[in-house]
Amino acid sequence: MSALLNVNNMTHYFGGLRAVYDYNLTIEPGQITGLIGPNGAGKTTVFNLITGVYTPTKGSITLENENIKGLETNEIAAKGLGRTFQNLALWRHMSVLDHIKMAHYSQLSYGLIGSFFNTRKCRQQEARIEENSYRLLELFDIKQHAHQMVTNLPYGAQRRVEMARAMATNPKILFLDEPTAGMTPDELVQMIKIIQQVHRNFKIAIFLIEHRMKFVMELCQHIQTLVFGEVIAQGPPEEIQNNPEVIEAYLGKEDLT
Ligand SMILES: Nc1ncnc2c1ncn2[C@@H]1O[C@H](COP(=O)(O)OP(=O)(O)OP(=O)(O)O)[C@@H](O)[C@H]1O
Repeated sequence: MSALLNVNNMTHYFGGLRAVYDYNLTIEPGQITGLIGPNGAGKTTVFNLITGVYTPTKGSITLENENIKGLETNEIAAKGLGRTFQNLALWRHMSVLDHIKMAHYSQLSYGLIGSFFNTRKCRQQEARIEENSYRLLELFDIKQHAHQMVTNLPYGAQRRVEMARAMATNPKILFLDEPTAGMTPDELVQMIKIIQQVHRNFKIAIFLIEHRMKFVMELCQHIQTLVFGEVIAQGPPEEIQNNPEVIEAYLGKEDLT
């Protein structure tokens, strides 16, 4: 089985600041990988470099053996990389259902003329989008909010809208930047269940940044620890949890159990 995502020797400088250094990552299809590390370690920068927000100073990035370094974010998304953001990136005045439907439109094939003449193909695709959108709303437990503006939803539900929208683009790999940020303990437990279900249903690979250790340890098969832009440890959860360097990096900040 060849790797889905490969990052080799990726380094990035912001002016004189070395944010990421000699970073390597391999994600197999269907694998859940976690990226942990103290504040300012470079985790979001790693996401931004792979998803095309920034182009790395050095290194290579391939998705299914195809180069994606230097491509625009939308081109990388179209190749099958979906993502959510640390600070929610939702449209304030759009309903939950419309968020999910809009994401589907990036994959439509009937074009403007087809939609103007309301062709049969166009109607069929619209019906499929509607059906698929409701299926996602159900999976992410936001169907009851379908016609509400996203800003009227509790924070945890807004995070689920963002994730459902990312899944509507039918990605091969999903990047989640702190999916439980700002969530209550109950919402956290619900989010673990939803991600497990999404992973089971879609057999999708997931790469996530997370501060809450319970979440990372329970979900991930492989974990990388980043400190000052460098990976100091990686391996399965039980190994990472007992790694003295990881414990030291988190000392006094997190309970690793
Ligand atoms: N656009 C930018 N320009 C300059 N410096 C940046 C930029 N983005 C991030 N940095 C710096 O790069 C370093 C890594 O930041 P990054 O946000 O990737 O860390 P992080 O591990 O995601 O932190 P947190 O857990 O707090 O979100 C920090 O020193 C940050 O100040």
